[in-house]
Amino acid sequence: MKTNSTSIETSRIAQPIGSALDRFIKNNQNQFQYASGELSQILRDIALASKVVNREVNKAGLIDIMGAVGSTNMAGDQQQKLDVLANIRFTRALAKGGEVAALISEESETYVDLNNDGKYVIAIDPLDGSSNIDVNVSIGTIFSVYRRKSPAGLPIQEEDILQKGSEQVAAGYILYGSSTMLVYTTGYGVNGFTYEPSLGEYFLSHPDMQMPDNGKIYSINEGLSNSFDTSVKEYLNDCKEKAFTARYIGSLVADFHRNLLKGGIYIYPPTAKDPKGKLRLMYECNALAFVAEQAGGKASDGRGGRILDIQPTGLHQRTPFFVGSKHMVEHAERFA
Ligand SMILES: O=P(O)(O)OC[C@H]1O[C@](O)(COP(=O)(O)O)[C@@H](O)[C@@H]1O
Ligand SMILES: [Mg+2]
Ligand SMILES: [Mg+2]
Repeated sequence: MKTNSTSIETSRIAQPIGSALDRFIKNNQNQFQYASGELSQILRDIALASKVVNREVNKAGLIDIMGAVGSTNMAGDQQQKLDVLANIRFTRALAKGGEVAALISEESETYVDLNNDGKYVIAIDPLDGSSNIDVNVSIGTIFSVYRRKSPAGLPIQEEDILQKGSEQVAAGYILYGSSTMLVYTTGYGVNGFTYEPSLGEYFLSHPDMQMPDNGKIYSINEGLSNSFDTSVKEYLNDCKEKAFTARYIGSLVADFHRNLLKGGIYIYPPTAKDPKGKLRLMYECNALAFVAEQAGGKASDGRGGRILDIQPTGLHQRTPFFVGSKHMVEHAERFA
């Protein structure tokens, strides 16, 4: 298995810009240790469900999917109609394929059994950036793919569900922005695909994405700064002394994507409201940490703890999240 390290240069298969996602998946399938087409099918199913969600996101103002449904999820957040709808779309697509044994979702208290014969476990944030749905600001979907540890056919075990991020075999996100993009890794670098609605297909637009080692953008909700640790406050002062640019969309996927392209750091530190940070390890941080590392960036808890090495103990556990350009994350950690 290719670990989450940089010894992958030799195995990247160059693909011309404009390659259709389907072809790209097929051409790269043999890189994967368990190459039998199942992981490829899972990536296709995620892409398919994202096209349906994209269609609904694009006309959100016209159809009755704005606003809350009146229930709350595990995080105590008001569930938005689009949260629930996206959760249904991805669950259905992944259940139909047959490759997925269980699904962990932000919108479900416990994991959902899909197919006992499935060899994979998926963790998903069906709709990220829910507070931005009704105001037409970029939102996303985040996903992680794991191979189950217990033999297929048996009921799913805890060891299949609570896996470290370093065990991911694939991860990525969909960004529903001015254009819709799918960005993912299978441990062989990061590639980005742009959706062409009139053809109903994703095409390779950002091959072999590399996160700049350094940047001048910091993303953090400064409105909460009164309850930040001194170390975070000092790091922010350092950014301001250097006249860095503050950018915060409030959708993790969108803030992460900008920093992936331009260089920068996104921080969600411990706060009075969320002493362990707000973001969830299993379906937000692990996936973006894998993508960041595969693109040459870094992801930690702000104190030198690698996100991908955290052993999960709960489906909805939170962690402080410092992710972005390698030198910026390392510099932020020095203040801790
Ligand atoms: O409003 P805050 O506290 O800054 O939090 C914003 C963060 O919360 C999130 O919206 C949490 O994700 P969900 O929308 O999936 O719950 C992130 O996308 C975003 O970065
Ligand atoms: Mg989220
Ligand atoms: Mg969400």
